Amino acid sequence: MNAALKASESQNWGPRGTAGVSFAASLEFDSVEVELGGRPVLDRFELTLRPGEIVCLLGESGSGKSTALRVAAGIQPIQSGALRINGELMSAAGLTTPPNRRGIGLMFQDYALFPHLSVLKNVLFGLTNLGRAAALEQARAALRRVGLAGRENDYPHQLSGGQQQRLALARSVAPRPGLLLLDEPFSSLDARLRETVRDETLAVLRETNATSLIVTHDPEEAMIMGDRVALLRQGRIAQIGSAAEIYRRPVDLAAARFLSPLGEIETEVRSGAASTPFGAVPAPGFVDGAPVTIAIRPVGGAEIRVAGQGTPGRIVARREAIGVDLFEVKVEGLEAPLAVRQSANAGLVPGKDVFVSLNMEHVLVFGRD
Ligand SMILES: Nc1ncnc2c1ncn2[C@@H]1O[C@H](COP(=O)(O)OP(=O)(O)OP(=O)(O)O)[C@@H](O)[C@H]1O
Repeated sequence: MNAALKASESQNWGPRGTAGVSFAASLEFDSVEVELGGRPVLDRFELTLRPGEIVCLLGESGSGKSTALRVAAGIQPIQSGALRINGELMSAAGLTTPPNRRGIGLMFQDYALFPHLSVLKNVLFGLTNLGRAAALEQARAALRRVGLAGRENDYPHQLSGGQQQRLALARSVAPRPGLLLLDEPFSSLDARLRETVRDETLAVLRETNATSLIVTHDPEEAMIMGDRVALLRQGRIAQIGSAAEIYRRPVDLAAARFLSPLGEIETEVRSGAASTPFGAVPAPGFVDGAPVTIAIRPVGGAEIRVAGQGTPGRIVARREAIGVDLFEVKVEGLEAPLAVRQSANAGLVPGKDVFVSLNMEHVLVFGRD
């Protein structure tokens, strides 16, 4: 897709504030267990969404994110536990209320549009319990909101990828469901388009007020979209909290590594501080001799300067990005070069001797077994 087309994609969403409003539902996973191929995929899974809340399920491939979403949708039966929507039992052992009786909107990665139905008919499909006139009005309002009003009679294959995403969004919100379930809704879009579509989709979700559960493997996407982010690991929630909470205080080193790359130093604690080539790093709460890993985030964790204070080092590599370069700095006492992301600066070139200082706000300390 060329740049002009991309720019036009970002401009032709409908006016903000015009999406129909839903009565937000609560969603509760109560000790849900799912076994697939003889293996537990959801393991006493617990999660509650308050009405109107947007929660992102984040995790490695295979951690069970899509399975959790499919349970909420009524596509995946459960072996034990309970799933409730607005307090009403929807799934339990031997019970799976079908998707069309759950009051939910669904949006999948591949959009699952009906290829043989026009754009308008794709949206009308979910509105069969309204009268013809009301259904048409609601479908057209949803299409206007996503900027597809002029494409009613086209077919999905005549739309660009971004437009197909918008059609899928219109179709899922048009019936004004109390709960929206979105599985990797942006992963088919290229990077630049994804940002605009994500922001517009978030605006639509906020306007509808529907409770939303979004599956993603992209930490940045989860942090931008979620009121809360739930980090899944092997079918259980390893951590849940606001983006700031899980970023600032990841529950363990694995969680921190998932959220951003890290420079890691293995060391020990002495008198409440861990010694590193950069000096002592405060390690409150650790006993003397405790083995710890100091994790330094490339963004904000360390700063390099050509003059001034800090630990001496040498730039061994620089990769130029847009405005922010990625430096690798060799420091005596460190096994691997330290990665630092910092504003581009003509003086910072490979071979240059520099001074490195840490910013403790972006340095984390984790105990090691
Ligand atoms: N029908 C099935 N039979 C056997 N195993 C399955 C089946 N469906 C999923 N699994 C397994 O369950 C685990 C969780 O799958 P799930 O799709 O929920 O993970 P995910 O976190 O959404 O991953 P991804 O991001 O790759 O989609 C995976 O290990 C997968 O191989």
